[in-house]
Amino acid sequence: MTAVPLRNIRSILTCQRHLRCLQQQRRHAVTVTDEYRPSTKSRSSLKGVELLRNPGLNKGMAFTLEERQHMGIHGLLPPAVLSQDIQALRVMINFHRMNNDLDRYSELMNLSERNEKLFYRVIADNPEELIPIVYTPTVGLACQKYGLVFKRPRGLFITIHDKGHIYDILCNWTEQHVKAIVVTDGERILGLGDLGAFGMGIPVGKLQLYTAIAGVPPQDCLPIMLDVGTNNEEISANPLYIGLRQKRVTGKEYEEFLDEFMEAVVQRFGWNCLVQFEDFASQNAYRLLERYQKQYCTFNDDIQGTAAVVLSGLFGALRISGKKLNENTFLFVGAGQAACGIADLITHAMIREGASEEEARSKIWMYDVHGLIVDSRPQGDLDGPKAPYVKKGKPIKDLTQVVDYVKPTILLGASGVGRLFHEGVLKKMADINERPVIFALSNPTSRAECTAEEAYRETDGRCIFASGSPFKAVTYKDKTFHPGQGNNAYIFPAVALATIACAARHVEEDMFLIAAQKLGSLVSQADLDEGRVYPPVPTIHEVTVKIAAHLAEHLYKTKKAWNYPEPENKEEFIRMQLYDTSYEYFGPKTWQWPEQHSTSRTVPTMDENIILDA
Ligand SMILES: NC(=O)C1=CN([C@@H]2O[C@H](COP(=O)(O)OP(=O)(O)OC[C@H]3O[C@@H](n4cnc5c(N)ncnc54)[C@H](OP(=O)(O)O)[C@@H]3O)[C@@H](O)[C@H]2O)C=CC1
Ligand SMILES: CC(=O)C(=O)O
Ligand SMILES: [Mg+2]
Repeated sequence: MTAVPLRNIRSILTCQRHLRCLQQQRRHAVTVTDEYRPSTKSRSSLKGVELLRNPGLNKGMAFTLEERQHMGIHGLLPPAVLSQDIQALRVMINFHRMNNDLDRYSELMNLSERNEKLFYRVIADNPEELIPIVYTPTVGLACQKYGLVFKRPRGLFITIHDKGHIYDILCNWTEQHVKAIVVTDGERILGLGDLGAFGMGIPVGKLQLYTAIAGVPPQDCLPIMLDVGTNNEEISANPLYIGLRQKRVTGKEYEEFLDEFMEAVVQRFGWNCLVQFEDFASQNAYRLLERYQKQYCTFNDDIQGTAAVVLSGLFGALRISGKKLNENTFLFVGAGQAACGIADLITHAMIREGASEEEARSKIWMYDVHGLIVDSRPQGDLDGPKAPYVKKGKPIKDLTQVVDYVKPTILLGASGVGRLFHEGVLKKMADINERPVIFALSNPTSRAECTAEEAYRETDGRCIFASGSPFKAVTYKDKTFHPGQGNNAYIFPAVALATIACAARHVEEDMFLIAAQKLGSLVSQADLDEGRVYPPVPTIHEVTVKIAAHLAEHLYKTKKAWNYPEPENKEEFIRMQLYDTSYEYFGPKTWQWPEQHSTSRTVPTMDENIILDA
């Protein structure tokens, strides 16, 4: 018997699996998949009640009489025809009638499962109010209560027991043209720790922002939970827990599982399917980034996206303080992936300003669970990403004393521990700085190192403040401050949009510095005068498009874009790809769009009392 080379066996198996996969898709899903695409030219072959059950196509009572007759849904809806404007108004009235944010979250998720366009339309119209529901802080609460909130899967759950079959599972996803995946293993969900499979709320929420903020069509996005178990005993004892009830798998088996996942993504969706790593624990996050960064189209949002958004906020803060980056001393409270990612990008930016690497690193101090990171301290790991920031000096545990010793001009919290910046710390920052810069980056709100109100009050209104989760405006001594939101949501949707639009092969480090600079340039003097070092949240969609266009310029200039021919006007090119929340027309072909169905996003001007009084 002649030996068949291993390579050939692998390729035969792969072909067989691929064939099986295609057959499966043909049997089960191909009609839905094909018709689910957003093109305004496409006409659905789904008819009757199936059309109403498809969230990507359903427009509820907005189907016109002609459409209802043409699509076989006449009589399945009440006779009135409502415009999307009225539907959006109804959603918001109901939203305001609810008593708590968890119910609001559930209601919005239900809407996204009924009528996707309406869901994204209301977020686009009300970003300041709704982003904190689908994203931080409420998404954190939703993850903690995911057993209650969970109604139906909105992505893939791949467990460690699926090792060896990940490709087959990816084939079970009916959409064939996935362009972006957000993946988590649920080990560090915001500052809430290991939530296991309950962490699925995070990839879902991040990808909803891909669409709501960056206009990436929802059918191009796939949330994935890699369930390797959980070490959170409380969660796994919860009768409503949705994941594997076992300890986390680590080591070689974990590594092989992740390797297989990345290979399967490429095999199933192509080499330029973007994979965003989200909320992995620090020890895995860094290692996986280093391992995959050059091989795949991937980035780690907690390390790289966060670094960019914080650097950008610092550019804004420096416009107020009038200092250069390397004229500052930085103290990080929390020395994990977010802090080290930010510190590395600040170092990179200081080197670009002319500092040596040694000089740049010398300005950055870190403080972790064991206290100030110095070489003489008895306990705590000093290796890994913290290593370049270890200082010579005496070990100090008390944070107020640390601030007194280091004398930072900029204090950044990325510890996941609420209220570490207590009165003593904040007052000390105010004692040593005319304009102390204080960023409380931890999420959700309960984990913020201080509130906006505390920061302004304890520094006598002199601090420049930003936070990871949103805080309302604060009035202190007759002046109203509008704290900026230093959240990677200003970066990852733009990076993803540019990468996808340009078909870039990799997400390279320089994209984050460029994105940070562009975001910083979009902060107006009026924003700074109000105390805001980020553009206001209602402008986040426009800001994202501008950053993405700027990144597209860079990708084409550096020959990293593979979408040819090169478009002349990059902003127009980006805008042409954006998801449109206006409804598709399903009537007879000769019919024309009436004027009022314009594709622009307009906020309804109608008085909501008309509906409430009716
Ligand atoms: N605003 C934004 O856009 C983002 C915010 N974040 C937030 O940042 C926080 C941290 O995330 P991440 O870096 O990924 O988490 P990690 O687990 O990687 O890091 C946490 C760090 O905080 C330290 N720490 C824990 N407890 C204390 C304490 N009591 N005092 C001082 N330091 C402490 C840890 O110390 P040790 O190293 O000794 O364990 C570790 O260095 C989270 O709340 C997350 O939500 C993250 C990404 C983006
Ligand atoms: C914002 C974010 O990515 C985090 O808190 O983990
Ligand atoms: Mg995160």
